[in-house]
Amino acid sequence: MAVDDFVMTIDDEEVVETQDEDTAPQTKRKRGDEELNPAFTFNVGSVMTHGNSVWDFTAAKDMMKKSDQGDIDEIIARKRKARAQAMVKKVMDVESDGEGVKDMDEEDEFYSANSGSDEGEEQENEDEDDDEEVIASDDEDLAVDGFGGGAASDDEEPDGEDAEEKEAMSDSGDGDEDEEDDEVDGAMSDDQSEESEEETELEKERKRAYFAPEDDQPTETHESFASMNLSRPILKGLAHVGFIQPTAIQAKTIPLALLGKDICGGAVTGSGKTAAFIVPILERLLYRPRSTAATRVLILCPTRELAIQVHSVAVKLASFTDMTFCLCVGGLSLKVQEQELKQRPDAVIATPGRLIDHIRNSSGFSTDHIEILVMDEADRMLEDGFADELGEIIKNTPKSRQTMLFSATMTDNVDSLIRMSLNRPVRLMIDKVSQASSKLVQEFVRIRQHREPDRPAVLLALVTKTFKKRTIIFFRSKAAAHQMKILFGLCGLNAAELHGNLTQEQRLDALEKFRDGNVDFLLATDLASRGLDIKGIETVINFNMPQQFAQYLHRVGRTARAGRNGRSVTLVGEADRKLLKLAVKSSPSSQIKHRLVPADLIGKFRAKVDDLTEDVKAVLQEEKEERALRQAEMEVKKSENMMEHQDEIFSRPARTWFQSEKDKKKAAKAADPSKPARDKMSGLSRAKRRRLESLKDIDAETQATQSKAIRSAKKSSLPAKLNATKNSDLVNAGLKHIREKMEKAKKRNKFKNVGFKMDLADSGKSGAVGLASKVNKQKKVSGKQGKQGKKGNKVKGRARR
Ligand SMILES: Nc1ncnc2c1ncn2[C@@H]1O[C@H](COP(=O)(O)OP(=O)(O)OP(=O)(O)O)[C@@H](O)[C@H]1O
Repeated sequence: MAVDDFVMTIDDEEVVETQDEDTAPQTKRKRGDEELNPAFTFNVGSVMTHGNSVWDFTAAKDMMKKSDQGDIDEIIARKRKARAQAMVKKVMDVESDGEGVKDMDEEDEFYSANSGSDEGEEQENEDEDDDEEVIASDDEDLAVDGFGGGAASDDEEPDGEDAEEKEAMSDSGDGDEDEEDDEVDGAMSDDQSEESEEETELEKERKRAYFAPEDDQPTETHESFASMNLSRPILKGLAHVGFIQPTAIQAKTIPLALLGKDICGGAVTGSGKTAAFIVPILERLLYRPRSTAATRVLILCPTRELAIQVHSVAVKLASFTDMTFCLCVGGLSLKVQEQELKQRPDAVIATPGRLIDHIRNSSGFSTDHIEILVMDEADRMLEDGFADELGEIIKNTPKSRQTMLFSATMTDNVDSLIRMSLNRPVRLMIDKVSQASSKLVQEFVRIRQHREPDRPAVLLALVTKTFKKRTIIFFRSKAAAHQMKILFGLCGLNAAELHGNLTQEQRLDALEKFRDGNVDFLLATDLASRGLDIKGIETVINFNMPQQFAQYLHRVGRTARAGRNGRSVTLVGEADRKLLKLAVKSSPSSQIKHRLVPADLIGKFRAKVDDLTEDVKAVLQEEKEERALRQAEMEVKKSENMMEHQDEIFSRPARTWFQSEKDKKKAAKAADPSKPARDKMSGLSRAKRRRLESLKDIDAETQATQSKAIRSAKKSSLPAKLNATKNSDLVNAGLKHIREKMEKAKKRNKFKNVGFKMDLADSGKSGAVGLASKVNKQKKVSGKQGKQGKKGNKVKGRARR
């Protein structure tokens, strides 16, 4: 492979030295302080003395159910151990044969280099020297290759080459998440293509008519919060979190928001938009009538983690007031949220799906008294995935409310905004739309078409040699992030993963580990791309270029926040050139760099990746089997619970659900307009309808998880596969355990009152299937016995979707 296959770095040596230096982190922190942009208005010093973060997970943890989700790190550790043992054995065999010793030594070196041993350190230092050499010879390569920043000229760029579909975002369980499909293709968003075109006169005219005139905005400038006429408790709250001077967006937003104006606010990532809307909200709430408790403020965020962060910031800023807040996000206890909502907290911070659930199903909660509605990351919320949910929420809030929208990539497209029914909003665009932080250095690594399979090797080279800590790495899919987590683990790299295939507990745990420096890398999907404020992230790596430029800006905006320095490294394929061009155009050339990963280094890591491929597969398989067992066990528990408490469960009013996008599409497809749909439940009593509806939900969920478990159990018991014996033993042991539990339950006569349909699985087959048939038989028996509900039982679980 030629060196120019991976083009790199016109890094000035100082920067690379900083990145590679393992020496005293204190020195580095000090240097970071000195490098703060003098033009930036933050009082960074005071923020830094405040501690690790303005926000934490306290509220979310209080609402979290603990569950056993298995531990991928344990499986990886087992695999590493097995590998190390196999290697030792091989070395011993080879030594006794007296051949091939050289190769084994090399392999040993790699594993020790990544496990932090003394030899490893030596190895790392050697490799740093390699890097320096590459940098010195780099400029020449760039000139030859002509790739990247300045070189990606229009001439080279066949237009329309990258026409792909808009990024597909799928709903998670609660329909409130910024989740991504496992396979997504993407293209430039409409907004991006518009960017290059001149705004038409008509559009300008529409904007003039839609937004409040610019001269309506106060001209007064505020150097400090103290000059903003804020009340004492609010000023104390600001001082408490170390905010003394307002940032530009805060200085502009707060006075206008206090006047009750609708606002569309945009400012670069990390510029303090959260406090820009929270401070005026708190100030206004201080003067709320105390005689009647009501929820007056609603803040919507596209992801759970972001809502948790905003909630935490609000609580901290309101430390010296009596205001109450409720966090309503998916993945956390509905019951706790219901209880809190009953108390009518002053402000609710929510993800849309969970909020709609509460509007529909939580008695005593309503949005009738909402006076202020805020949408954080508003451009994301206005996208298709959230549009209907938003419509539903807006329909449920009073028209007289004040509405504020914020994002680093805030749209001022009138058509998008119209559905928010804003009242002559003020447009506050602090920075040029679609630009990255001025403290961010953006690097690009070229991946040629035929080198696409080398992406993992390039990434391993980057994180092993240069970006060794405080690095967040973005992937397009959950599966890719997860596989890389395994590969990192097998290489001894300390990483946590964050994506929608994890439980909420696992997601927060990953964030916490990364925030506290217990892991060096966070492997994430776009779930983590917007809004998250984790102090001290040094580098953002894009394993793939995201599909939209806005998404790119949000991802790289996780670093270089609040006036600090940061670096992004993006692996750019041939299809990503358009976005690369946008990135280059939108930032000064001093912020754009090329990074070369030397071909021999990539070769070395490619060999490692190839070598570990089978192990990655084996870990995935083992994980799948363990999950299947856990699910089967969970289903049994759930069924026991349902049987024990059925009367009480069915006496409750059924929850109603807001259709997800997927449901809607399905329904539209299935609907035949010439034939009115037959209502299977017509003519039934209300109680019967409810009961049937609940059963439908339970059946669908039970069958889905159970058939997954069965498929997996069946697969594992197939003979003649690698690890077959061990894995099927594992599954059988698990199933035996479940069977024993079922037997015990039978003995306790728990199935006596089964009076509803609860198919665990098809009957007459082995493993989990046999278990299912036992349950079915039992059901028939108990059906004959008739219905003798146990009344007054304490309910442990509820039928929820
Ligand atoms: N007035 C201030 N003085 C000092 N630090 C501040 C001030 N306002 C905000 N910060 C800090 O700046 C950082 C970024 O703030 P915030 O998360 O609100 O940015 P943002 O503009 O919402 O970013 P994003 O677009 O990524 O969501 C936070 O760590 C916050 O604590």
